[in-house]
Amino acid sequence: MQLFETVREMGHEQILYCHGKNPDIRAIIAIHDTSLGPAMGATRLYPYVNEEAALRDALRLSRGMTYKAACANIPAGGGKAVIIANPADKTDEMLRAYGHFVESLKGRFITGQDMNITPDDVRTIYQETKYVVGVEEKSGGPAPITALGVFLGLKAAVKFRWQTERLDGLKVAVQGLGNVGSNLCRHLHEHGVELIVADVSPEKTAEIKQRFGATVVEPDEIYSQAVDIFAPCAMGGIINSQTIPQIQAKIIAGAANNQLENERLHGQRLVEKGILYCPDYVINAGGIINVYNEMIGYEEDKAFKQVNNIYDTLLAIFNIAKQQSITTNDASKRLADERIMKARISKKQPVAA
Ligand SMILES: NC(=O)C1=CN([C@@H]2O[C@H](COP(=O)(O)OP(=O)(O)OC[C@H]3O[C@@H](n4cnc5c(N)ncnc54)[C@H](O)[C@@H]3O)[C@@H](O)[C@H]2O)C=CC1
Ligand SMILES: O=C(O)CCC(=O)C(=O)O
Repeated sequence: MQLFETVREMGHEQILYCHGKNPDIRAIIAIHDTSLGPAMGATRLYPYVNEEAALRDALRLSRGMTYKAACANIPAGGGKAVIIANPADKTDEMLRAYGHFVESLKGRFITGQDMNITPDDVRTIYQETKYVVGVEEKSGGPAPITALGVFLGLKAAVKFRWQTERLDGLKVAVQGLGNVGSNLCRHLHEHGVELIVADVSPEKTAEIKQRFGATVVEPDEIYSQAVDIFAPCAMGGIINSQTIPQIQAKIIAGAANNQLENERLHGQRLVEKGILYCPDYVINAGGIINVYNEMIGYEEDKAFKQVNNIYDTLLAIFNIAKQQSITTNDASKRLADERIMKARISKKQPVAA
C-alpha cells in the first residue's frame, strides 16, 4: 500500500503507529477528519492476518466515524484505533501502554470500546488517559443504545419498504451475537420477530437459542437464509461479490461497521438486486451519540431523543436515494459531506482538506 497516496485519497489527517517492546504492543490510531470536532472512535483489538489488514481496517473505520458523526449531527470528527493482538494475549499492561499513546494526543482522539475490548478494559485504559468514553460510572458501554438505534433503523427500513410499523411475523437473520447483536435480538424477539442466528461462539448461539427461541445456523449459512431482513452485527466487508448472490433478504439493517466490501460496486449491486441497504454509519450511530453525550455531561433523555432521530434520518436518506436514483450509501455520504463542508467554511478551513 502506498501510504501517503492512500491517506490523501481517503482524506486522513494523521496516522499514529504505537509500538512498545515491554509490554509488547502494536496499535494504529487513525484520525480521519476533525472539521466537526475532536476525532471520536472506539478501539478494536483483533488478531489481524497482517499489518496491512490492520491499517486498512483502521483507515476505513475512522473514515466511517467521520460520516457517522456528521449524519448524526454530532460535533465530533472521525477516528478509530486498532490493537493488533490475539484476545487471549491481552494484558492490563498492554492496555495501559495503549492508554499512554491516547493521552499523548491530548484530546485530539477520544476512544471507547469496540470488538474484543470489554468495559473492564476501558476502565484499565482510563487509568492512563481521561480521553476515554463509555466508562461504566458515566454512561456505561454503548452497545445497548447502539442496538436500540439499529432496531429503530430497521423499523424505518420496514416502513419504507413495506409501509408498515409492525414487525411481528417477520424473519430476521442476525450475524454476530456479541454486545450489540444480542441486544438487537432481544428487541426483535419482544416485537414478535422470528430469529435465525449465527456466531462463531457456540456459547453465544446456545444462549440466544435458549432466551429467544432462535434457530441457529452455521456462520457461513447465515447469508442464504430465507428471511426478510439480514442484520450483520460482527465484522465488516461481509457484503461482497461472494455473499450478495446468496442473500435472499430484502433489507440489510445491522450494526457492523464497513459492511460493504466495496462501497460503490456492492452498494450498486444491492440496488440491482432490489435490496434496501441501511448505511452502517447511519444505523449504528447510537454508540457515538451516547458517548458524545457522556463527554458533554450525560443526560439520558437527551441521548435517547437523539438516538430516536436515526429513524427519521434513515427515512430521509431512503427518499433522497429514491428521488435521485443513487444508492443509499451515496445519499448518506452526500449528507455527511454537506455538513463537513459547512463546518470547514465557517472555520475558514480549506473545503477540500
Ligand atoms: N459496540 C458498539 O456500541 C458499536 C459496535 N459497532 C460495530 O458492531 C459490530 C459488533 O460490535 P459488538 O457487538 O460491540 O462486538 P462484539 O465483539 O461484542 O461481538 C461480535 C460478535 O461477532 C461474532 N463473530 C465474529 N466473527 C463472526 C463470524 N464470522 N460469523 C458470525 N459471528 C462472528 C463474535 O463471536 C462476537 O460474538 C462491530 O462491527 C462493531 O464495530 C458499531 C457501532 C457501535
Ligand atoms: O464508542 C465510541 O467511542 C464511539 C462509537 C464507535 O466507535 C462506533 O460507532 O464504531
